[in-house]
Amino acid sequence: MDLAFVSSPSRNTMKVLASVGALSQMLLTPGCRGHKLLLQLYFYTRSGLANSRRMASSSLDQKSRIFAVEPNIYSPNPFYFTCSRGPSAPFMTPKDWPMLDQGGLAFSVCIAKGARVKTASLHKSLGQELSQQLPDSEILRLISYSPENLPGSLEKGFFILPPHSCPDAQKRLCKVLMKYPQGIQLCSYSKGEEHEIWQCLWELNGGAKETARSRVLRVEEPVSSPFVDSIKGSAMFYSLEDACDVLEECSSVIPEAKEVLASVQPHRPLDEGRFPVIVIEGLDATGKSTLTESLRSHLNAALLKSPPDCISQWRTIFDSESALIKRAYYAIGNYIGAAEIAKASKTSPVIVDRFWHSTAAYTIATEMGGGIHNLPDHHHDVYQWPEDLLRPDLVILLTVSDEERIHRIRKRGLQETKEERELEANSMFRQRVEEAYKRMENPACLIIDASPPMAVVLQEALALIKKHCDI
Ligand SMILES: Nc1ncnc2c1ncn2[C@@H]1O[C@H](COP(=O)(O)OP(=O)(O)O)[C@@H](O)[C@H]1O
Ligand SMILES: Nc1ccn([C@@H]2O[C@H](COP(=O)(O)OP(=O)(O)O)[C@@H](O)[C@H]2O)c(=O)n1
Repeated sequence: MDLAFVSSPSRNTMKVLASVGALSQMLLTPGCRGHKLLLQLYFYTRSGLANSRRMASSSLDQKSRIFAVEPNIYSPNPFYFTCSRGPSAPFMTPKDWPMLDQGGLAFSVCIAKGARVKTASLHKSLGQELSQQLPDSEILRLISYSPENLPGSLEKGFFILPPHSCPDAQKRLCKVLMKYPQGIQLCSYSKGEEHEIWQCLWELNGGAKETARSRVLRVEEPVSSPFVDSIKGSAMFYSLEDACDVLEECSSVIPEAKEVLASVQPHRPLDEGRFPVIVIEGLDATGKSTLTESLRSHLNAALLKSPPDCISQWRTIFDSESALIKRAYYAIGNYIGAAEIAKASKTSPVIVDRFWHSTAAYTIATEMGGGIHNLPDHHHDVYQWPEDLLRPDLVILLTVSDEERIHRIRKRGLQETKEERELEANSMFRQRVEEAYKRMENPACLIIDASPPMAVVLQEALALIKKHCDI
């Protein structure tokens, strides 16, 4: 008997039951008969009826919401579903979710909208804990929203697919969620007798109790991706002010945020010099450091990088934070770097190793799953340069084949960043980063194939600079 198929126990049944402590003891006994019924009874006992009002409203709200799951091994595109009773929407079947076909269960966990820094941190820590506690399950990103007000109603969460060989996944999942008593919504999904899929909504309030059960309906992919709306509100920053707001909000828990904010140049717009600013972009080990160093000496230029030296000592701290805080750090790093660039451009050409395009391309590629067909369309506003950020005169993107890049990383023998390890393991991610780079606009990247020997790459870069800049 699956958790999802157990009907709610009556109050009389509950009276017969012994203490919660005794129940939990039985729960932890593997192979215990009626284990799942007990699991439910246990949750029921602990949760009580205190929040019945809230339950009713959350289940109503639940029914009108759309859920979107990121692309995965079963589905190359995000898949969308709802539980409202639209007249024409077809039911979902295990054909749509083959993982449920053998009587398996899936789960969705949504985090209610709250203060954005707190919600983002909760999302990150919950994601980490789920991966640790359910190492064999596939944990996918999920968003849920109301179709009438997508940005305002957007909630993030996870879609969890435990393997069939993991019958206690639900118990482990509930154990994790019990630690987060507020603002977490759990649903389970299972196949019904007529090949339909059922969603059960669970009340989590010191325990878990089934509160509503509905058939799952398929929803067509919307024209505008809710995943893009989601990154715009949670990891992409198109103004200094917006990024600073996030670091201000988290500065009471991350003291280094204050240090970063203190490095922001207060006077804007910046007073730029007459010399050109040339940015070199590309994946790790495409030859950026090698080329920027050669350009520096050939052009007698200043060489800068983003994030700039004055804040790079705190990089590892921000790298370990939620996407919201991490990307706010890198976004602000670009603005701090811009002040240094503007100053340096008064006396010489300026070469910059990574700038805004890195921040944007990696964010888009990290937050959007699947193949490059899932990226926002060409000319989408996510690819536009922030209005208030110094605009370089030329951006060169270095590209090399996957094999050559990995060969260079190994030869270099330096420590790879976590993202770079992911790049190696996940060529789809690498393709998304590179494609996002190529879609950037105003300024767009000019591409150089950096596979030939260093001297050839340098000559090509010098030719481009001569053509596009006043040097
Ligand atoms: N054109 C090239 N041909 C062969 N090897 C190169 C070339 N450019 C750079 N390398 C080597 O590849 C490695 C990565 O280059 P690097 O400049 O550090 O890349 P990035 O700064 O993009 O991470 C280094 O060992 C470097 O010597
Ligand atoms: N301006 C920048 C620079 C780096 N970054 C982030 O930093 C990572 C690249 O760092 P890295 O240490 O591999 O860079 P390099 O070693 O290539 O200079 C990217 O994955 C981005 O997430 C950014 O977001 N914005």
